[in-house]
Amino acid sequence: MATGLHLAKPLKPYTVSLSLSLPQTHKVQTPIPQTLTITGPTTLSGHLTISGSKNSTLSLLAATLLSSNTSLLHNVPTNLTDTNAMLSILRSLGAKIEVDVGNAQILVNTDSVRSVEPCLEELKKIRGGFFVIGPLLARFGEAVVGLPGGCDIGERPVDLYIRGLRALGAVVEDGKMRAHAANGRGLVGGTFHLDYPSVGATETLMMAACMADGVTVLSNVAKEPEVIDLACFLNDSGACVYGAGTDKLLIKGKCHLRGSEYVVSPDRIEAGTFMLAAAITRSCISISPIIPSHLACLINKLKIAGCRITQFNHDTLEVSAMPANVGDHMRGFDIKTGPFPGFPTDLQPPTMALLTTCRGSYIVEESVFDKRMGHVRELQKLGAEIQVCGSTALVFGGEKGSALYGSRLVAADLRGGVSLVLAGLAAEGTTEINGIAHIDRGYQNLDTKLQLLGADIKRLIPVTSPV
Ligand SMILES: CC(=O)N[C@H]1[C@@H](OP(=O)(O)OP(=O)(O)OC[C@H]2O[C@@H](n3ccc(=O)[nH]c3=O)[C@H](O)[C@@H]2O)O[C@H](CO)[C@@H](O)[C@@H]1O
Ligand SMILES: C=C(OP(=O)(O)O)C(=O)O
Repeated sequence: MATGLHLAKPLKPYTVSLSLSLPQTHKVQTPIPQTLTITGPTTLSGHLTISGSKNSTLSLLAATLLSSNTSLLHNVPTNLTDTNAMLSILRSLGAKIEVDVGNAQILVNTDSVRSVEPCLEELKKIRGGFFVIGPLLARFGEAVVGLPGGCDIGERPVDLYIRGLRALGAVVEDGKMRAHAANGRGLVGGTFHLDYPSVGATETLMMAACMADGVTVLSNVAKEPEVIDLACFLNDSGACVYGAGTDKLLIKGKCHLRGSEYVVSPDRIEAGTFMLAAAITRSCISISPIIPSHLACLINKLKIAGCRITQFNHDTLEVSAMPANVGDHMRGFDIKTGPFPGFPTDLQPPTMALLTTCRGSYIVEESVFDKRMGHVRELQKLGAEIQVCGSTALVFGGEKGSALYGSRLVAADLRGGVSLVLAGLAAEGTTEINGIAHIDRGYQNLDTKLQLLGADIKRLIPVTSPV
């Protein structure tokens, strides 16, 4: 747990600079390609423990950079490649990190952070790596970062981050961003209206504003639960962030923040994916811990499909899609993704997998990312009837829902990949999914968890000859 306060000495107290392309020398190992095989159709049963949120974890880890103390995070999904990429980014800056896998805890000591240039190779792997620009600028007055990676699901510019940071005193010159604070003392409070409620830009600007001089007002910000998680962690660390969960944030800058101890919220996307797994296999499972309000949109849709959803205590849901509840031929529903509290874009691909098995025709409209339909081609290989027009898909289930048959598939992104796993659970025969490194970015022990629920799913790890 954090002890005492002490202020990091800025490396360059009067200048903030950021380069969007710098050579890096860190070596990164290429993962050995693995395969999942699923034999279906499967019926799932039992109880599943949901891990901590991947997306919250990434921004909370970035936020540890704001202080020069120790932060302790609980309920961390430590077995995700995205978490590990973020830890590599923090280590490349000089942070000391202890991971307790058994207790799902990560201790981060940022006192020894001296570098403001995170490993570019790691940064290129994940979208969340870019978030460090906010705390680095705020604490050290300087950050040198490359453009981030993340799922290939369309244009993912960083213009809102840059324009927002400019509103806090940053200036871009010749591919480098150089900020001169009006009062000569680092970032300054300002006002900024986001044209779109970007989650990452909101989180990055929130972190930057926490240590800017004066008050910052950010409007049209993201209201996602992960934004609230971050604001709670920042406030526990001594920041003054008001309004998280609404569309306006007011942030009073502080000279320094301390470390904090924080429990990461349950992963609503993992929880939603397992609810959809129960639905597509016409099964009954329970999941906990979850925060039901985070999943209200999906719960309402599944109820339309006839699923019986029962809440126990404050954090447990039972999802029953047994034929007794949904009938022999389950009906589906239309979805249009949108910023929270709208239908989560990250649940669009697994929801589409479910809809292929439902009786009738349904519209899936993706309004957050412009190319998040990569899974359609693979679902079609299983026998699903889907037509895509731009960012809208029409799913034709006919009288009984499509009959899916096992096939060889390739996951091209994280949620698209998991949609193939769900479809494989429902398909007749064996489905082989390659490219599962994408799935391992965001689903902790997916195959083991599905095995515990009764699925016939195996991970094939090729034997490599010693070098
Ligand atoms: C690591 C992380 O937390 N990832 C999540 C985060 O991604 P991420 O933070 O990247 O998602 P955003 O909310 O920023 O993106 C939403 C839309 O805004 C656009 N945009 C974004 C920034 C910008 O500067 N300019 C701009 O135009 C994007 O192109 C996209 O069309 O929120 C998404 C939307 O809920 C989720 O799918 C991701 O799982
Ligand atoms: C799109 C996602 O992640 P990222 O933003 O890290 O690419 C996701 O989690 O579905």
